[in-house]
Amino acid sequence: MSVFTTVTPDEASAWLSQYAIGKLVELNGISSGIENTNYFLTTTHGRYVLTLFEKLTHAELPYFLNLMDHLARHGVPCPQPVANIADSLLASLNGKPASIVSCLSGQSLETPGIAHCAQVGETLADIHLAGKTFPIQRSNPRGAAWWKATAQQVAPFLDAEAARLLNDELRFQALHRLQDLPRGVVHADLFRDNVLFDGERLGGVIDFYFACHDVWLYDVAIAVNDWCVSGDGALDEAHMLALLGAYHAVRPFTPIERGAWPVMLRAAALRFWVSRLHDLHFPRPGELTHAKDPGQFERILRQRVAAQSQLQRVWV
Ligand SMILES: Nc1ncnc2c1ncn2[C@@H]1O[C@H](COP(=O)(O)OP(=O)(O)OP(=O)(O)O)[C@@H](O)[C@H]1O
Ligand SMILES: N[C@@H](CCO)C(=O)O
Repeated sequence: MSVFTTVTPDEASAWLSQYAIGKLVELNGISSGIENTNYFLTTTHGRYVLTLFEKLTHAELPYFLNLMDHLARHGVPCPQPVANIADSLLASLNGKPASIVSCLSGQSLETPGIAHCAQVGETLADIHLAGKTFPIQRSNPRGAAWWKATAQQVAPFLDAEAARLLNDELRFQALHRLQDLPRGVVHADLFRDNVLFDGERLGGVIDFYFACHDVWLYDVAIAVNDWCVSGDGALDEAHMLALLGAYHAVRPFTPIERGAWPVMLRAAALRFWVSRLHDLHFPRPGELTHAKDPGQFERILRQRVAAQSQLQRVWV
């Protein structure tokens, strides 16, 4: 249940006087999501999502809200933050930083098809291109330095085989830091639960709270590792080619990106294996136990290591 901070209809009504979006009609808590408190908020002007941020601070949030504002202005289907009458995208409600964003249509998919993967690839390329003029840069808090430090914390919980895989991959990635790859704004968490589909049409991308400035191809690899896999973590080639092909049609991959593809898939698998291990073994105090299975990304990493040379050949 992801209403960590309760907002009553009376509190929401009073708070809405800071906005020019009409009067409260309905307020419904959203049960999915594990980071923030989210409500569907219906007013006399329309339907919105109200978020109370449980961990991100007033200092951190302008990056994300301004980024969504920037992308939405460029036509990317993502939540459009609503400014209040003081012209701020960020306010406070019940002691938490809070914002209102537009409500997108659709539901997330568990088993996407080829056409869905293509739309994800196209939209990810749109995000990368539209992000080129975003003036703020945020370094990746889950980058290589974080993997290394966090791997040391989680290693004692691993059996010998998994510990060896983790060590080997950290060493491999350290030897393959590809500084010349094109970079810019990345979503950095474009999993299936962060894309809404309205029937067959992509309704929007949500949850930009890991967004940062990093390698674009890494962002593509994160998406492929979640959208284009079968149960054992192996890549579904048709899904992958659909995603890559649609991305490439909007922002063509460079030769150096083609060469870096297998390394990026491994890096993206390592990042989520480590973060899931960390969330499992070091839950934050008071956190609900929603830890996702680290084993899935251990399997994905093993698959990508085994398929390294074959992946070099699979390309759009
Ligand atoms: N702008 C939006 N439009 C429509 N639905 C939204 C929007 N934002 C969030 N939702 C709905 O709320 C749910 C929870 O949102 P979200 O995934 O951002 O949760 P969270 O707790 O903030 O993050 P996390 O995914 O990390 O748990 C989504 O699955 C989606 O159904
Ligand atoms: N998408 C991440 C969760 C953090 O948003 C995962 O599946 O591990």
